[in-house]
Amino acid sequence: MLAAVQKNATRGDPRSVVKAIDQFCRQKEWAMNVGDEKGCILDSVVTEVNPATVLELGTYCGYSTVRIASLLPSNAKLITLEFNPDYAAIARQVIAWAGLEDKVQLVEGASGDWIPKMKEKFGIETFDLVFLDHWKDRYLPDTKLMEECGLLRKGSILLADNVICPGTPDYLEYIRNSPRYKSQYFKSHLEYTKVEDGLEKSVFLG
Ligand SMILES: C[C@H](C[C@H]1O[C@@H](n2cnc3c(N)ncnc32)[C@H](O)[C@@H]1O)NC(=O)c1cc(-c2ccc(F)cc2)cc(O)c1O
Ligand SMILES: [Mg+2]
Repeated sequence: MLAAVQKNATRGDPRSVVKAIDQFCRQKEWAMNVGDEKGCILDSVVTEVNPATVLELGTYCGYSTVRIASLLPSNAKLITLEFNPDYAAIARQVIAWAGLEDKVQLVEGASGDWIPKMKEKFGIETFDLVFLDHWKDRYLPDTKLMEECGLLRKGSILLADNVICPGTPDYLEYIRNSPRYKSQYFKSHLEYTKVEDGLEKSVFLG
């Protein structure tokens, strides 16, 4: 995938990096990026929220990191957590090829360990937008952890990938029934396939 980016994408041009990865995943080898179809929904939410602070859980190879960072205002900050060092190493190079290193802080480690340290380590008060795309059984515990750490403010947006496939039933049950959130489901398909999947967008009501 990285070779395809370096061969087919223009340095400093995030859209060409996104296009090169999508082309590779459609023509050569499936990979678990959010993909082009759900990626458009992600883009519209990022544009609507226009966040100053973003947290991404599960960087993988940096595809959604590049999509998000390319839409952020100049002073905005995106912190992305990835605990697999091999994926993190690839993601760093993908983000660099897109020329987005200044907007992105890739942190290697587990979300459960790093969420409690966001304030002290990165001077983050609250996140305007959180993109959940890591282990599907971590969405709920990490959301509760973010609440407990005071990282969500009235109006913070949670956007969760894969709520249908592979599925995050406990997260959906919680977030759709909690009086502290207002949720909306965006029906789509699993990246590069015809299988149903979707994104769940939830506003924290405080
Ligand atoms: C979980 C992965 C994404 C990445 O998340 C990192 N990660 C994990 N837990 C943590 C943590 N606690 N902290 C930090 N990073 C963390 C990991 O190392 C992966 O690189 N994503 C998926 O598994 C995923 C899978 C599918 C999928 C769908 C149908 C199939 F038949 C097969 C696979 C689709 C998707 O769209 C995904 O997103
Ligand atoms: Mg995903």
